[in-house]
Amino acid sequence: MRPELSEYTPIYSGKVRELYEIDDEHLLLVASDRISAYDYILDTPIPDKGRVLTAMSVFFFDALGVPNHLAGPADDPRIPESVLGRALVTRRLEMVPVECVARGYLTGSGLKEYRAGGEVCGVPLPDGLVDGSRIDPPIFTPATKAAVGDHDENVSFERVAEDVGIELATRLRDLTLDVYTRGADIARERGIILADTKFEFGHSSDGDLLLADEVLTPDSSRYWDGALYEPGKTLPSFDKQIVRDWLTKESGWSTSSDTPPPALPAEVVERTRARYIEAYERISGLRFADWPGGAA
Ligand SMILES: N#Cc1c(N)ncnc1-c1cnn(CCN2CCOCC2)c1
Repeated sequence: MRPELSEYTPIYSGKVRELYEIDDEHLLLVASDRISAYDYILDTPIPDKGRVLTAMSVFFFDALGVPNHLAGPADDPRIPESVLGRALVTRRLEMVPVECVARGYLTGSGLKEYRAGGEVCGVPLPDGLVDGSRIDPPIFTPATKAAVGDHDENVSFERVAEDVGIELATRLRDLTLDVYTRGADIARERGIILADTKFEFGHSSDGDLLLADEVLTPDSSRYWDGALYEPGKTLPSFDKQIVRDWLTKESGWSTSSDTPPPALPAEVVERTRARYIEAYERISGLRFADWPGGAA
C-alpha cells in the first residue's frame, strides 16, 4: 500500500515542481504537468509532461553514471500512487547555491551578454558569433539562484570561487562541462541538439558532491531539432515552440499584453504532449508506454 502525498511535508514549491520531506534523510521530488511560456505558468497543463521529464532525468542519471541524489527507483514504494511516474525519492543534500550552466551554443542571456561585451560570464568568445553559433568547446556560465519568479543572474567563475572556494568551483565547472558534453553527444547521435543546460549539485551527509535536481530535461535545457539547425536563424524550441507559436501567432495574445496568456486548445496540448514523448523516446531509445504511472 503506497502512502498518500498528504503524509509528506511540502518544503519547496517551484514553477513546475515541488519538493516534499519523506524523512530526515529523504525527499520526494515531484514534477507537475504545468508548462511555462514567456515567464508565465500557463493555465492549461500538458498531460504526462511531469512523467516524461522524470523519465528523461532517470535515463540520463543512469546513462551518465555520475554520482547523484537518487535514492530509489521510479516505482519506489515510498512514492504515492497520485504522483507515480512523475516523482522520485532522493537523498536530502546540502545544496550548493550555484546554477551550474553549460553552453554549447550561443543564445538567450548568453547571446545578450556576448552582444554587449564579447564575452559570457567573463569567458571571452570569438568575434562574429550569431544566435545559435556553436561554442566549441562548451563553456561554463554559472548563475546565482534567483527567488521564485526572478531571473537568475549570470556570474563569473571567479565569483563562484569567491562564494564556494576555488576547489569546489573547479569541480563544479569540470563536472558541469563533462556531463553536458556527454549528454549532448547522446542527443546529437539521435538528431537532437542540446544547446545548453543547468545542473544543481549538493553535498551528502558523507560530504560527497552529488548531481541533484532534474537532469538534462527540456525544462532545464534548450533542445533544438538538429534537422532545422542553422546558425543565425532563431532556433525553435523542440518542446515549447508549438505553444509559443500558437500564443503569439494565433491566439490574439501578445508578449506585450498585460494580461496572462489564454488557455491552450486541445490540439496544441496534444501536439505538445507528443513532442515531449518524441524527445524522450528518440533520446533514450525507450518506450514511454513502459514508464510507471499514467492512466490506469
Ligand atoms: N533536488 C534536490 C534537493 C536535494 N536532493 N536535497 C536538498 N534540497 C534539494 C533542493 C532544494 N531546492 N532545490 C532547487 C530545485 N528545486 C527542486 C524542486 O522543485 C523546485 C526547484 C533542490
